[in-house]
Amino acid sequence: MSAPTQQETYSFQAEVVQLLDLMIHSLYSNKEIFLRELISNASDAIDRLRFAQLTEPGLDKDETEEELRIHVAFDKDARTITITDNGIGMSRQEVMDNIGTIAKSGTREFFQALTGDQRKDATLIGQFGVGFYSSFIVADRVTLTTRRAGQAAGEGVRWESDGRGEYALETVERPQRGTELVLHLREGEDDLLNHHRLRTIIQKYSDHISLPIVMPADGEEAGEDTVVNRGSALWARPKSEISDADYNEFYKHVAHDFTDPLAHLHSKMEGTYEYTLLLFVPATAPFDLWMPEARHGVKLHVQRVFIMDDTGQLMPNYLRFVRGVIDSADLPLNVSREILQSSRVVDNIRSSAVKKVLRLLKDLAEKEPEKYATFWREFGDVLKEGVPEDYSNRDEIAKLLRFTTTKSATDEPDTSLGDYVARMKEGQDKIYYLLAPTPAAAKGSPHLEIFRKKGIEVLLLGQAIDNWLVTSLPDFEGKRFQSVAQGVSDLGAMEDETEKEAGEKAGTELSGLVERLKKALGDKVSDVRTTNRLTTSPACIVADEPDLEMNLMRRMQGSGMPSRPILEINPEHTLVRRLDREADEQRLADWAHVLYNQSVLTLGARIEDPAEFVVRLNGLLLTLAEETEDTEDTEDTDADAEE
Ligand SMILES: Nc1ncnc2c1ncn2[C@@H]1O[C@H](COP(=O)(O)OP(=O)(O)OP(=O)(O)O)[C@@H](O)[C@H]1O
Repeated sequence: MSAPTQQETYSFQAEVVQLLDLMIHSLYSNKEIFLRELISNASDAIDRLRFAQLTEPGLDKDETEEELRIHVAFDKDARTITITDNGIGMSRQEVMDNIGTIAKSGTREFFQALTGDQRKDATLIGQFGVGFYSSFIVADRVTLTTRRAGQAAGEGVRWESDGRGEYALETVERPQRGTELVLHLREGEDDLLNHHRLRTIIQKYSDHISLPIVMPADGEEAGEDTVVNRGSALWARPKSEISDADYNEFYKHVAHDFTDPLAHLHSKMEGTYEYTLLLFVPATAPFDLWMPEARHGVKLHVQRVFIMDDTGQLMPNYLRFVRGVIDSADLPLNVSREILQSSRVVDNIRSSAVKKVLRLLKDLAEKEPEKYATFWREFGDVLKEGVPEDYSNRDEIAKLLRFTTTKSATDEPDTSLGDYVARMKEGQDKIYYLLAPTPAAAKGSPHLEIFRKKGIEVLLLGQAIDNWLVTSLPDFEGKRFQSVAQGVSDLGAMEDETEKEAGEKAGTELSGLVERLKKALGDKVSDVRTTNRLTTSPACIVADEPDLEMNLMRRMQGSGMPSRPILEINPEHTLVRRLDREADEQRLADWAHVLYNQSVLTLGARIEDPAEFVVRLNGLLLTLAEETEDTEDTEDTDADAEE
C-alpha cells in the first residue's frame, strides 16, 4: 500500500485549455449534455470492468457481488453534483494520460477546422467528442477521485482542477474501486440542484444506458436509492417500445457523436445463429475517417456484455463509418480477438450485417435522396473502396455509387450508374468516363469534345480511388467501362458511315504530317495519329489501350502521364491543316512540341521542360507577328502606291 503523497500540480496540454474555453462558450446553450457525457463515461467504465472480470476472474472479487450501477446525487448546501460509478476506475498514470490531455487522432485537424463561428464550432466540438471536459460547462471546479480495479485501497487518486490550465494530483485512500466525480457548480447553475431536473435530464439523454442509474430518493439525501432509467439494453427491447429519440440518444452514446444519425437498422436474427444488430449511419464523418488507425465503430457484445470494439472483424474497412452494437448469443463470453478472426459465427454475422447495411443505404437512396446525398458527401469515397474489396457484394455497392457527369447541373455527384444506363444513347454500349484531377480540368478536357457534340454522357471521375474503382468494376449491367482518353476513339454504332469514311480519308491525307510529327517528337510519344474525337482542339494525348494506369494520383499532384502517350491530332483543325503545309522542318518541330505540351497541360499533368516550351512558343508567336507586320507593310505600300 503506498502512502498518500503530497499534492502535485501539473499543466494541461495547451490544446485542452483551448478546447475547454471553446467548449464552455459554444455548448453553454446546450449545457445539460454534461450529464449525458459523464454518465456515458461511467457506463463505458463499467462495461470495461465487466470484460476485465471475465478475463481476470479474481479482479476485485469481494466487490463483484455488488450491483454495477451509476449513482447521481446532489448537495444543495455544498452546491455540488456527484456522479459515481463502480467501474474499472483509473490508475494514477491513466488519470494523467486521459484527463488533462487529448490523446486522440485527428486533434490537429480538429483545431484547424475550427472557424470561430460559435454555432459551427459547437458541431465540430460535438463531433470531436467533449466527454469529461463537458463538466466545466456547469462547474468551476471538478474533483475526480478514482481507484483502478485490482489496485490496493491506498492507490486511489484525486485529481482536481478549475479548468483554467492546471490540475492537482494526489494519491489518496479509496476503499471502493471506480470513479467519483464532484462538480462544484458555477454561480447561477443552482437550477441543476433539483431532483426533478436531474432526473428529467437523465431520462431524456440516458434512458438507453443498460445499467441502472440511481438517485437518492427525492427530498431526503440519506433515503433509499431509486433507479431512474429503464436500465435494460436498448437493442434487446422490442422495436415497438423504442422511439426515434431513444435511438438517437443511444447513437450519440455509442458513437460519441453530437449529431443525430442519418439512418439506423435494428434487427434480431434467430436461426442457426442468434444475434441482434443495432447499426447506425452517421450524418457526419469523424475526424479520423482517413487516418490509417481510423476507429471502427461497432461494439461487440455477448449476451449484453460489452466485449470489445471492432477492429475489422465485424465490419469491413469500407463500412468503417458504421456505428452501433452487435450482440451475439452464440459466442463465448471470454472470446478473444484470435477466436473472432477464425469464427464461423462471426463470419456469418458479418456477412449478414454487411448485406443489411447495404440494403439500408439502398433504401435511403430510394426513399430519402437528400439524406443519401449527405451520406454520399461524407462517406461516398469510403464506400467506393468496397468495389475492389468486396467481390461478393460488388454489384450491390455499384448500384450505390454516385457520380458527377457531363449532364450534372453542379459538381455534386448526383448520377447513379443505373441513371446513366437509362439515359444511354441509342447504339451506345459502353459507360464512358474521364479521369481528371479537378472538375475544371474535367470540364475543359478536349477528350470530351466528340461526346459533347453527340450528346453522349460521360462520368467525370476526380478522386484518387476512382482509378482503382473503374479498373476493378469491369462492367455494370453488362455495359463495359471505357475511358474517353484511352485507346482509339470508338463510338461504335453511334458513328455513321460518312463520319467513318471522312476519318479514314483524313488519316490518309495527313499520313505525311503524322510521320513528320513522330520524327520531331521522338520518344516523347509512342505514336501520333489522326482522330475524330476532337472538334475544337487541335490535339490531345491519350493512353495506349493496354495502359490502364493513367495515374490520377500523380496528376492530382501536377505530374503523371500515361506511360505510353499517344498524340492525336484533329484533321479538321485549321492549325493542323496549316502545319501540313509547313515546309520548314525546324518550325514544324517547334509546332509539334507546342501541340504536345498544350495537350499535356489539358490532361492536368505537368510539362517536362516549361522553359523550352515558352521559348518555342514565343519563337512561333514572333514569326507570326513578323508575318503579320510584313503583310501590313505590304498593304501600306500598296495603299501608298494607290494614293
Ligand atoms: N468514469 C470513468 N472511469 C474510468 N475511466 C474514465 C472515466 N471517465 C473518463 N475515463 C477515461 O478518460 C478517457 C477520456 O475521457 P473523455 O470523456 O475525455 O473522452 P472519451 O470518453 O474517450 O471520448 P469522448 O470525448 O468522445 O467522450 C476515457 O477514454 C477513459 O479512459
